[in-house]
Amino acid sequence: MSNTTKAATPQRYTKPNLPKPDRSPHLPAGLSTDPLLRDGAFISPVSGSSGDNQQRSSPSANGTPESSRSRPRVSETSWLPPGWVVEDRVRSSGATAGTRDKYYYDPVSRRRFRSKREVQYFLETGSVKKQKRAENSDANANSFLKSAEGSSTQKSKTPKKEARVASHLDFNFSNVPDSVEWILADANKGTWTPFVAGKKPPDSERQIWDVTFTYLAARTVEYTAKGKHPNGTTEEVKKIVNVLNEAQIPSEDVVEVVVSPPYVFLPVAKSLLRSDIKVAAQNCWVRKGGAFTGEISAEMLVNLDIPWVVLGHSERRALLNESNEFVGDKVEYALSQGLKVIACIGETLEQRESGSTMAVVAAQTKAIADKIKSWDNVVLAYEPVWAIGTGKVASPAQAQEVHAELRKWLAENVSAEVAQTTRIIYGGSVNGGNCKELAGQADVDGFLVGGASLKPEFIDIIKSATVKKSA
Ligand SMILES: O=C[C@H](O)COP(=O)(O)O
Repeated sequence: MSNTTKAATPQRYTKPNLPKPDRSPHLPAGLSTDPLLRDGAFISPVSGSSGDNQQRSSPSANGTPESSRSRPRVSETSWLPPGWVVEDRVRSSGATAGTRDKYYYDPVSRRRFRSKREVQYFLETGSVKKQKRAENSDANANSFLKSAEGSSTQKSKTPKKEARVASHLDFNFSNVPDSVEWILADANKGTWTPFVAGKKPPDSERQIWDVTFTYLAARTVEYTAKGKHPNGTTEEVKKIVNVLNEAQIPSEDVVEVVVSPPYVFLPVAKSLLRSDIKVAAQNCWVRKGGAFTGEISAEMLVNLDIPWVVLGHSERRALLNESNEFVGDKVEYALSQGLKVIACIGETLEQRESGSTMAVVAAQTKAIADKIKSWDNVVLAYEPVWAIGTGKVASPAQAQEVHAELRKWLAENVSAEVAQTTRIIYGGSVNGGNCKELAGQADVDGFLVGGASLKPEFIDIIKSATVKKSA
Protein backbone atom coordinates (compact mmCIF):
# COMPACT_ATOMS: atom_id res chain seq x y z
CA MET A 1 0.00 0.00 0.00
CA SER A 2 1.32 3.36 -0.89
CA ASN A 3 0.30 6.94 -0.35
CA THR A 4 -2.53 7.89 1.83
CA THR A 5 -4.17 10.61 -0.12
CA LYS A 6 -7.52 10.53 1.56
CA ALA A 7 -9.87 10.05 -1.23
CA ALA A 8 -13.33 10.74 -1.97
CA THR A 9 -15.53 8.34 -0.17
CA PRO A 10 -14.45 6.67 3.02
CA GLN A 11 -15.51 3.10 2.80
CA ARG A 12 -16.22 1.07 5.85
CA TYR A 13 -15.31 -2.55 6.00
CA THR A 14 -16.87 -4.45 8.84
CA LYS A 15 -15.39 -7.57 10.26
CA PRO A 16 -17.23 -10.55 8.79
CA ASN A 17 -18.50 -13.23 11.11
CA LEU A 18 -16.00 -15.82 10.03
CA PRO A 19 -17.06 -19.39 10.48
CA LYS A 20 -15.20 -21.18 13.21
CA PRO A 21 -13.91 -24.48 11.92
CA ASP A 22 -12.58 -26.76 14.60
CA ARG A 23 -9.14 -25.44 15.31
CA SER A 24 -7.72 -28.70 16.54
CA PRO A 25 -5.58 -30.49 13.97
CA HIS A 26 -5.74 -33.58 16.14
CA LEU A 27 -9.41 -34.48 16.26
CA PRO A 28 -10.01 -38.20 16.06
CA ALA A 29 -11.56 -39.12 12.76
CA GLY A 30 -15.30 -39.48 12.85
CA LEU A 31 -15.86 -37.36 15.93
CA SER A 32 -16.08 -34.07 14.20
CA THR A 33 -18.90 -31.77 13.38
CA ASP A 34 -19.28 -30.64 9.82
CA PRO A 35 -18.26 -27.03 9.33
CA LEU A 36 -16.94 -27.53 5.86
CA LEU A 37 -19.92 -27.00 3.71
CA ARG A 38 -18.88 -26.47 0.20
CA ASP A 39 -20.01 -25.45 -3.19
CA GLY A 40 -21.33 -27.13 -6.24
CA ALA A 41 -20.38 -29.94 -8.48
CA PHE A 42 -20.79 -30.73 -12.11
CA ILE A 43 -20.16 -34.01 -13.72
CA SER A 44 -19.85 -34.83 -17.35
CA PRO A 45 -21.02 -38.29 -18.17
CA VAL A 46 -18.52 -38.77 -20.95
CA SER A 47 -17.39 -42.30 -20.33
CA GLY A 48 -13.82 -43.19 -19.89
CA SER A 49 -12.31 -42.47 -23.21
CA SER A 50 -9.97 -44.36 -23.55
CA GLY A 51 1.80 -44.61 1.22
CA ASP A 52 -0.92 -42.53 2.55
CA ASN A 53 0.41 -39.01 2.76
CA GLN A 54 -2.71 -37.30 3.89
CA GLN A 55 -3.91 -39.12 6.90
CA ARG A 56 -4.44 -37.68 10.36
CA SER A 57 -3.60 -34.25 9.30
CA SER A 58 -1.23 -33.05 11.92
CA PRO A 59 1.77 -31.49 10.28
CA SER A 60 3.68 -34.61 11.18
CA ALA A 61 2.31 -36.25 8.09
CA ASN A 62 4.96 -34.41 6.19
CA GLY A 63 7.74 -35.11 8.59
CA THR A 64 7.35 -31.89 10.41
CA PRO A 65 6.35 -31.09 13.97
CA GLU A 66 5.64 -34.49 15.47
CA SER A 67 8.61 -36.16 13.89
CA SER A 68 11.02 -33.59 15.16
CA ARG A 69 13.58 -34.87 17.59
CA SER A 70 13.54 -31.59 19.43
CA ARG A 71 9.95 -32.14 20.56
CA PRO A 72 8.76 -28.79 19.34
CA ARG A 73 5.83 -27.01 20.85
CA VAL A 74 2.90 -26.81 18.48
CA SER A 75 0.33 -24.13 19.04
CA GLU A 76 -1.93 -21.73 17.28
CA THR A 77 -1.52 -18.00 17.07
CA SER A 78 -4.20 -15.37 17.15
CA TRP A 79 -3.13 -13.48 14.05
CA LEU A 80 -3.32 -16.59 11.89
CA PRO A 81 -6.49 -17.80 10.17
CA PRO A 82 -8.28 -20.70 11.86
CA GLY A 83 -6.59 -24.05 11.50
CA TRP A 84 -3.06 -22.76 11.02
CA VAL A 85 -0.50 -24.20 13.38
CA VAL A 86 2.70 -22.71 14.70
CA GLU A 87 5.62 -24.88 15.65
CA ASP A 88 8.10 -23.45 18.10
CA ARG A 89 11.28 -25.44 17.66
CA VAL A 90 14.46 -25.15 19.71
CA ARG A 91 17.74 -25.86 17.98
CA SER A 92 19.48 -28.61 19.84
CA SER A 93 22.98 -28.45 18.45
CA GLY A 94 25.56 -26.30 16.76
CA ALA A 95 26.63 -22.78 17.43
CA THR A 96 23.02 -21.62 17.50
CA ALA A 97 21.85 -24.26 19.99
CA GLY A 98 19.03 -22.92 22.12
CA THR A 99 17.77 -20.60 19.44
CA ARG A 100 14.09 -20.86 18.79
CA ASP A 101 12.64 -21.11 15.28
CA LYS A 102 9.03 -20.67 14.36
CA TYR A 103 7.34 -22.56 11.56
CA TYR A 104 3.83 -21.85 10.34
CA TYR A 105 1.67 -24.57 8.75
CA ASP A 106 -1.27 -24.03 6.44
CA PRO A 107 -3.72 -26.89 7.16
CA VAL A 108 -5.04 -26.94 3.60
CA SER A 109 -2.00 -26.65 1.35
CA ARG A 110 0.19 -28.14 4.10
CA ARG A 111 2.86 -25.69 3.21
CA ARG A 112 5.38 -24.73 5.80
CA PHE A 113 6.44 -21.13 6.20
CA ARG A 114 9.46 -19.82 7.97
CA SER A 115 8.21 -16.39 8.85
CA LYS A 116 5.18 -14.28 9.45
CA ARG A 117 6.15 -12.26 6.41
CA GLU A 118 5.99 -15.36 4.22
CA VAL A 119 2.59 -16.23 5.67
CA GLN A 120 1.29 -12.75 4.97
CA TYR A 121 2.47 -12.93 1.39
CA PHE A 122 0.83 -16.31 0.94
CA LEU A 123 -2.49 -15.17 2.43
CA GLU A 124 -2.45 -12.11 0.27
CA THR A 125 -1.47 -13.66 -3.03
CA GLY A 126 -2.10 -17.38 -2.69
CA SER A 127 1.45 -17.98 -3.81
CA VAL A 128 4.82 -18.41 -2.22
CA LYS A 129 7.36 -15.69 -2.55
CA LYS A 130 10.63 -16.74 -4.02
CA GLN A 131 13.37 -15.30 -1.92
CA LYS A 132 16.90 -14.95 -3.13
CA ARG A 133 18.34 -14.60 0.28
CA ALA A 134 16.42 -16.66 2.75
CA GLU A 135 18.61 -15.66 5.66
CA ASN A 136 17.96 -12.01 5.15
CA SER A 137 14.32 -12.73 4.80
CA ASP A 138 14.20 -14.59 8.08
CA ALA A 139 16.07 -11.85 9.77
CA ASN A 140 13.59 -9.34 8.47
CA ALA A 141 10.72 -11.54 9.44
CA ASN A 142 12.05 -11.94 12.95
CA SER A 143 12.32 -8.25 13.15
CA PHE A 144 8.75 -7.91 12.03
CA LEU A 145 7.62 -10.56 14.48
CA LYS A 146 9.30 -8.80 17.31
CA SER A 147 7.64 -5.60 16.39
CA ALA A 148 4.22 -7.08 15.76
CA GLU A 149 4.01 -9.55 18.59
CA GLY A 150 5.92 -7.62 21.15
CA SER A 151 8.08 -10.58 22.08
CA SER A 152 10.62 -12.98 20.77
CA THR A 153 12.58 -15.62 22.58
CA GLN A 154 15.25 -15.59 19.94
CA LYS A 155 18.27 -13.47 20.54
CA SER A 156 17.60 -10.69 18.13
CA LYS A 157 19.84 -8.24 16.40
CA THR A 158 16.85 -6.10 15.58
CA PRO A 159 17.70 -2.44 15.78
CA LYS A 160 16.34 -0.95 18.95
CA LYS A 161 14.55 1.74 17.06
CA GLU A 162 12.01 -0.87 15.91
CA ALA A 163 10.98 -1.82 19.41
CA ARG A 164 7.86 -0.11 20.63
CA VAL A 165 5.05 -0.49 23.08
CA ALA A 166 2.07 -2.51 21.89
CA SER A 167 -1.12 -0.58 21.51
CA HIS A 168 -4.78 -1.44 21.04
CA LEU A 169 -4.21 -0.85 17.34
CA ASP A 170 -1.82 -3.78 17.13
CA PHE A 171 -3.01 -6.47 14.81
CA ASN A 172 -4.78 -9.52 16.17
CA PHE A 173 -6.50 -11.78 13.67
CA SER A 174 -8.88 -13.27 16.22
CA ASN A 175 -9.91 -9.89 17.49
CA VAL A 176 -10.35 -7.73 14.45
CA PRO A 177 -12.21 -4.60 15.50
CA ASP A 178 -15.88 -4.50 14.60
CA SER A 179 -15.39 -1.27 12.82
CA VAL A 180 -12.42 -0.53 10.64
CA GLU A 181 -12.60 2.31 8.21
CA TRP A 182 -10.75 1.79 4.99
CA ILE A 183 -9.96 4.94 3.14
CA LEU A 184 -9.39 4.59 -0.55
CA ALA A 185 -5.88 5.93 -0.89
CA ASP A 186 -5.39 5.48 -4.57
CA ALA A 187 -8.38 4.66 -6.72
CA ASN A 188 -6.23 3.77 -9.73
CA LYS A 189 -4.11 1.31 -7.85
CA GLY A 190 -6.96 0.16 -5.63
CA THR A 191 -4.98 0.80 -2.46
CA TRP A 192 -6.59 1.40 0.89
CA THR A 193 -5.53 2.65 4.26
CA PRO A 194 -7.05 1.23 7.43
CA PHE A 195 -8.24 3.45 10.25
CA VAL A 196 -8.95 1.72 13.54
CA ALA A 197 -10.97 3.75 16.01
CA GLY A 198 -10.32 6.73 13.80
CA LYS A 199 -6.54 6.32 13.97
CA LYS A 200 -4.02 4.91 11.60
CA PRO A 201 -2.37 1.78 13.00
CA PRO A 202 1.38 2.02 13.47
CA ASP A 203 3.37 1.72 10.26
CA SER A 204 4.79 -1.60 11.39
CA GLU A 205 1.23 -2.96 11.46
CA ARG A 206 0.15 -1.53 8.16
CA GLN A 207 1.25 -4.45 6.06
CA ILE A 208 -0.63 -7.05 8.03
CA TRP A 209 -3.75 -4.89 8.19
CA ASP A 210 -3.56 -4.68 4.42
CA VAL A 211 -3.16 -8.41 4.15
CA THR A 212 -6.05 -9.00 6.49
CA PHE A 213 -8.30 -6.71 4.54
CA THR A 214 -7.54 -8.68 1.42
CA TYR A 215 -7.94 -12.00 3.18
CA LEU A 216 -11.19 -11.26 4.99
CA ALA A 217 -12.73 -9.65 1.95
CA ALA A 218 -11.85 -12.67 -0.15
CA ARG A 219 -13.19 -15.08 2.43
CA THR A 220 -16.44 -13.17 2.65
CA VAL A 221 -16.94 -13.38 -1.07
CA GLU A 222 -16.07 -17.05 -1.10
CA TYR A 223 -18.42 -17.97 1.71
CA THR A 224 -21.27 -16.12 0.17
CA ALA A 225 -20.68 -17.52 -3.27
CA LYS A 226 -20.45 -21.07 -2.07
CA GLY A 227 -23.37 -20.88 0.31
CA LYS A 228 -21.01 -21.19 3.26
CA HIS A 229 -21.41 -17.72 4.67
CA PRO A 230 -23.22 -17.69 7.98
CA ASN A 231 -25.55 -15.11 6.52
CA GLY A 232 -26.27 -17.18 3.40
CA THR A 233 -29.97 -17.37 2.78
CA THR A 234 -32.54 -19.50 1.09
CA GLU A 235 -33.15 -16.57 -1.20
CA GLU A 236 -29.57 -16.73 -2.46
CA VAL A 237 -29.95 -20.44 -3.14
CA LYS A 238 -33.17 -19.79 -5.00
CA LYS A 239 -31.44 -17.23 -7.21
CA ILE A 240 -28.76 -19.71 -8.16
CA VAL A 241 -31.35 -22.39 -8.80
CA ASN A 242 -33.24 -19.97 -11.03
CA VAL A 243 -30.14 -19.29 -13.10
CA LEU A 244 -29.61 -23.01 -13.59
CA ASN A 245 -33.28 -23.65 -14.33
CA GLU A 246 -33.31 -21.02 -17.03
CA ALA A 247 -29.98 -21.99 -18.59
CA GLN A 248 -29.71 -23.71 -21.90
CA ILE A 249 -27.56 -26.71 -21.18
CA PRO A 250 -26.83 -29.82 -23.21
CA SER A 251 -29.14 -32.78 -22.79
CA GLU A 252 -28.57 -35.50 -20.22
CA ASP A 253 -27.03 -37.83 -22.75
CA VAL A 254 -24.23 -35.25 -23.15
CA VAL A 255 -23.77 -33.94 -19.64
CA GLU A 256 -24.86 -34.90 -16.15
CA VAL A 257 -25.16 -31.91 -13.86
CA VAL A 258 -25.09 -32.36 -10.10
CA VAL A 259 -25.15 -29.46 -7.67
CA SER A 260 -23.98 -29.83 -4.12
CA PRO A 261 -25.27 -27.16 -1.75
CA PRO A 262 -24.77 -27.26 2.01
CA TYR A 263 -26.96 -29.81 3.80
CA VAL A 264 -29.50 -27.31 5.00
CA PHE A 265 -30.27 -26.17 1.47
CA LEU A 266 -30.55 -29.64 -0.06
CA PRO A 267 -34.34 -29.92 0.26
CA VAL A 268 -35.06 -26.49 -1.18
CA ALA A 269 -32.52 -26.95 -3.99
CA LYS A 270 -33.89 -30.36 -4.83
CA SER A 271 -37.51 -29.23 -4.78
CA LEU A 272 -36.88 -26.24 -7.05
CA LEU A 273 -34.30 -27.57 -9.51
CA ARG A 274 -35.33 -28.81 -12.91
CA SER A 275 -35.50 -32.57 -13.12
CA ASP A 276 -32.38 -33.00 -15.26
CA ILE A 277 -30.15 -31.44 -12.59
CA LYS A 278 -29.47 -33.63 -9.57
CA VAL A 279 -28.23 -32.82 -6.08
CA ALA A 280 -25.42 -34.14 -3.94
CA ALA A 281 -24.62 -33.86 -0.24
CA GLN A 282 -21.13 -32.66 0.60
CA ASN A 283 -20.45 -35.43 3.10
CA CYS A 284 -22.13 -38.15 5.12
CA TRP A 285 -21.44 -40.24 8.18
CA VAL A 286 -19.14 -43.21 7.82
CA ARG A 287 -21.52 -45.96 8.83
CA LYS A 288 -25.05 -46.67 9.99
CA GLY A 289 -26.69 -43.74 11.71
CA GLY A 290 -26.91 -43.69 15.47
CA ALA A 291 -25.87 -41.49 18.35
CA PHE A 292 -23.50 -39.26 16.39
CA THR A 293 -24.80 -35.80 17.16
CA GLY A 294 -24.36 -33.41 14.29
CA GLU A 295 -23.65 -36.03 11.67
CA ILE A 296 -25.86 -36.78 8.68
CA SER A 297 -26.13 -40.42 7.78
CA ALA A 298 -26.31 -42.00 4.35
CA GLU A 299 -29.74 -43.33 5.36
CA MET A 300 -30.99 -39.80 5.92
CA LEU A 301 -29.82 -38.73 2.48
CA VAL A 302 -31.53 -41.72 0.91
CA ASN A 303 -34.68 -40.89 2.84
CA LEU A 304 -34.58 -37.38 1.38
CA ASP A 305 -34.10 -38.86 -2.07
CA ILE A 306 -30.66 -37.28 -2.45
CA PRO A 307 -28.89 -39.44 -5.04
CA TRP A 308 -25.28 -38.26 -4.73
CA VAL A 309 -22.72 -37.56 -2.03
CA VAL A 310 -19.24 -35.99 -2.23
CA LEU A 311 -16.74 -37.83 -0.02
CA GLY A 312 -13.10 -37.30 0.86
CA HIS A 313 -12.84 -33.65 -0.10
CA SER A 314 -9.32 -32.43 0.62
CA GLU A 315 -10.56 -29.93 3.16
CA ARG A 316 -12.11 -32.71 5.18
CA ARG A 317 -8.97 -34.79 4.83
CA ALA A 318 -6.79 -31.91 5.95
CA LEU A 319 -8.91 -30.13 8.53
CA LEU A 320 -10.96 -32.99 9.92
CA ASN A 321 -8.27 -35.63 9.77
CA GLU A 322 -10.11 -37.95 7.44
CA SER A 323 -7.62 -40.64 6.53
CA ASN A 324 -7.59 -42.61 3.30
CA GLU A 325 -9.05 -45.59 5.14
CA PHE A 326 -11.79 -43.50 6.72
CA VAL A 327 -12.75 -42.14 3.31
CA GLY A 328 -12.70 -45.69 1.92
CA ASP A 329 -15.09 -46.78 4.69
CA LYS A 330 -17.38 -43.88 3.88
CA VAL A 331 -17.47 -44.69 0.20
CA GLU A 332 -18.22 -48.31 0.97
CA TYR A 333 -21.07 -47.49 3.32
CA ALA A 334 -22.61 -44.79 1.12
CA LEU A 335 -22.62 -47.16 -1.86
CA SER A 336 -24.16 -49.91 0.25
CA GLN A 337 -27.07 -47.59 0.98
CA GLY A 338 -27.65 -46.83 -2.68
CA LEU A 339 -25.93 -43.45 -2.93
CA LYS A 340 -23.71 -42.51 -5.82
CA VAL A 341 -20.34 -41.19 -4.74
CA ILE A 342 -18.02 -38.46 -5.98
CA ALA A 343 -14.78 -39.54 -4.29
CA CYS A 344 -12.12 -36.84 -4.05
CA ILE A 345 -8.41 -37.44 -4.18
CA GLY A 346 -5.43 -35.16 -4.74
CA GLU A 347 -1.94 -34.22 -3.67
CA THR A 348 -0.65 -31.20 -1.81
CA LEU A 349 1.85 -28.85 -3.38
CA GLU A 350 4.60 -30.25 -1.19
CA GLN A 351 3.79 -33.75 -2.37
CA ARG A 352 3.77 -32.66 -6.00
CA GLU A 353 7.08 -30.89 -5.63
CA SER A 354 8.62 -33.94 -4.01
CA GLY A 355 7.51 -36.08 -6.95
CA SER A 356 5.01 -38.18 -5.02
CA THR A 357 1.80 -37.13 -6.75
CA MET A 358 1.03 -40.54 -8.19
CA ALA A 359 1.96 -42.37 -5.02
CA VAL A 360 -0.43 -40.15 -3.06
CA VAL A 361 -3.41 -40.41 -5.39
CA ALA A 362 -2.82 -44.13 -5.92
CA ALA A 363 -2.86 -44.70 -2.15
CA GLN A 364 -6.04 -42.68 -1.84
CA THR A 365 -7.64 -44.63 -4.68
CA LYS A 366 -6.45 -47.96 -3.31
CA ALA A 367 -8.06 -47.26 0.06
CA ILE A 368 -11.36 -46.93 -1.79
CA ALA A 369 -10.75 -49.87 -4.14
CA ASP A 370 -9.93 -52.09 -1.17
CA LYS A 371 -13.38 -51.49 0.28
CA ILE A 372 -15.77 -51.58 -2.64
CA LYS A 373 -17.00 -54.34 -4.91
CA SER A 374 -18.34 -52.22 -7.74
CA TRP A 375 -17.27 -48.93 -9.27
CA ASP A 376 -20.55 -48.48 -11.13
CA ASN A 377 -21.69 -45.63 -8.91
CA VAL A 378 -18.36 -43.99 -8.24
CA VAL A 379 -16.93 -40.90 -9.91
CA LEU A 380 -13.31 -40.19 -9.09
CA ALA A 381 -12.57 -36.48 -8.62
CA TYR A 382 -8.91 -35.57 -8.95
CA GLU A 383 -8.41 -32.30 -7.12
CA PRO A 384 -4.82 -31.19 -6.58
CA VAL A 385 -4.98 -29.42 -3.22
CA TRP A 386 -2.77 -26.61 -4.45
CA ALA A 387 -5.30 -25.76 -7.15
CA ILE A 388 -8.42 -25.62 -5.00
CA GLY A 389 -9.71 -22.13 -4.48
CA THR A 390 -6.33 -20.65 -5.34
CA GLY A 391 -6.91 -19.58 -8.91
CA LYS A 392 -4.02 -21.84 -9.88
CA VAL A 393 -5.51 -24.40 -12.17
CA ALA A 394 -3.53 -27.45 -13.13
CA SER A 395 -2.40 -27.16 -16.73
CA PRO A 396 -4.32 -29.37 -19.15
CA ALA A 397 -1.18 -31.48 -19.48
CA GLN A 398 -0.84 -31.86 -15.71
CA ALA A 399 -4.47 -32.87 -15.33
CA GLN A 400 -4.30 -35.27 -18.26
CA GLU A 401 -1.12 -36.87 -16.96
CA VAL A 402 -2.62 -37.70 -13.56
CA HIS A 403 -5.96 -38.77 -15.01
CA ALA A 404 -4.24 -41.11 -17.45
CA GLU A 405 -2.11 -42.55 -14.65
CA LEU A 406 -5.20 -43.07 -12.52
CA ARG A 407 -6.90 -44.88 -15.35
CA LYS A 408 -3.83 -47.03 -15.75
CA TRP A 409 -3.84 -47.72 -12.02
CA LEU A 410 -7.49 -48.80 -12.20
CA ALA A 411 -6.72 -51.06 -15.17
CA GLU A 412 -3.85 -52.73 -13.36
CA ASN A 413 -5.41 -52.95 -9.92
CA VAL A 414 -9.15 -53.22 -10.49
CA SER A 415 -10.06 -54.13 -14.06
CA ALA A 416 -9.80 -52.90 -17.62
CA GLU A 417 -13.55 -52.37 -17.68
CA VAL A 418 -13.54 -50.21 -14.57
CA ALA A 419 -10.67 -48.20 -15.99
CA GLN A 420 -12.60 -47.71 -19.20
CA THR A 421 -15.94 -46.74 -17.69
CA THR A 422 -15.14 -44.85 -14.49
CA ARG A 423 -15.45 -41.12 -14.89
CA ILE A 424 -12.43 -39.21 -13.65
CA ILE A 425 -13.26 -35.56 -13.22
CA TYR A 426 -10.96 -32.65 -12.43
CA GLY A 427 -11.41 -29.99 -9.72
CA GLY A 428 -9.36 -26.95 -8.77
CA SER A 429 -9.91 -23.42 -10.06
CA VAL A 430 -11.90 -24.51 -13.08
CA ASN A 431 -13.60 -21.52 -14.69
CA GLY A 432 -15.29 -20.39 -17.85
CA GLY A 433 -11.95 -19.51 -19.40
CA ASN A 434 -10.02 -22.71 -18.84
CA CYS A 435 -12.76 -25.33 -18.99
CA LYS A 436 -12.71 -26.03 -22.71
CA GLU A 437 -9.05 -26.87 -22.94
CA LEU A 438 -9.26 -29.04 -19.84
CA ALA A 439 -12.40 -30.75 -21.11
CA GLY A 440 -10.59 -31.52 -24.34
CA GLN A 441 -8.08 -33.76 -22.59
CA ALA A 442 -8.59 -37.42 -23.37
CA ASP A 443 -8.93 -38.59 -19.78
CA VAL A 444 -10.73 -35.60 -18.26
CA ASP A 445 -14.37 -36.63 -18.03
CA GLY A 446 -15.83 -33.60 -16.29
CA PHE A 447 -15.28 -31.16 -13.46
CA LEU A 448 -15.84 -30.62 -9.77
CA VAL A 449 -16.33 -26.89 -9.63
CA GLY A 450 -16.14 -24.69 -6.56
CA GLY A 451 -16.09 -20.92 -6.80
CA ALA A 452 -17.13 -20.71 -10.43
CA SER A 453 -20.14 -22.95 -9.85
CA LEU A 454 -22.14 -20.10 -8.42
CA LYS A 455 -21.38 -17.65 -11.14
CA PRO A 456 -22.92 -17.39 -14.59
CA GLU A 457 -19.75 -18.92 -16.07
CA PHE A 458 -20.86 -22.22 -14.58
CA ILE A 459 -23.16 -22.55 -17.55
CA ASP A 460 -20.14 -22.23 -19.86
CA ILE A 461 -18.38 -24.90 -17.85
CA ILE A 462 -21.36 -27.21 -18.22
CA LYS A 463 -21.39 -26.56 -21.94
CA SER A 464 -17.73 -27.51 -22.22
CA ALA A 465 -18.91 -31.11 -21.96
CA THR A 466 -19.70 -30.83 -25.65
CA VAL A 467 -16.03 -30.34 -26.52
CA LYS A 468 -15.39 -34.05 -26.90
CA LYS A 469 -18.76 -34.77 -28.42
CA SER A 470 -18.13 -32.33 -31.21
CA ALA A 471 -14.49 -33.20 -31.69
O1 LIG B 1 -15.23 -28.35 -4.16
C1 LIG B 1 -14.74 -27.84 -5.14
C2 LIG B 1 -13.35 -27.92 -5.40
O2 LIG B 1 -12.68 -27.98 -4.20
C3 LIG B 1 -12.80 -26.87 -6.33
O3 LIG B 1 -12.93 -25.59 -5.81
P1 LIG B 1 -12.52 -24.34 -6.73
O4 LIG B 1 -13.15 -24.56 -8.07
O5 LIG B 1 -13.08 -23.14 -6.03
O6 LIG B 1 -11.03 -24.35 -6.82
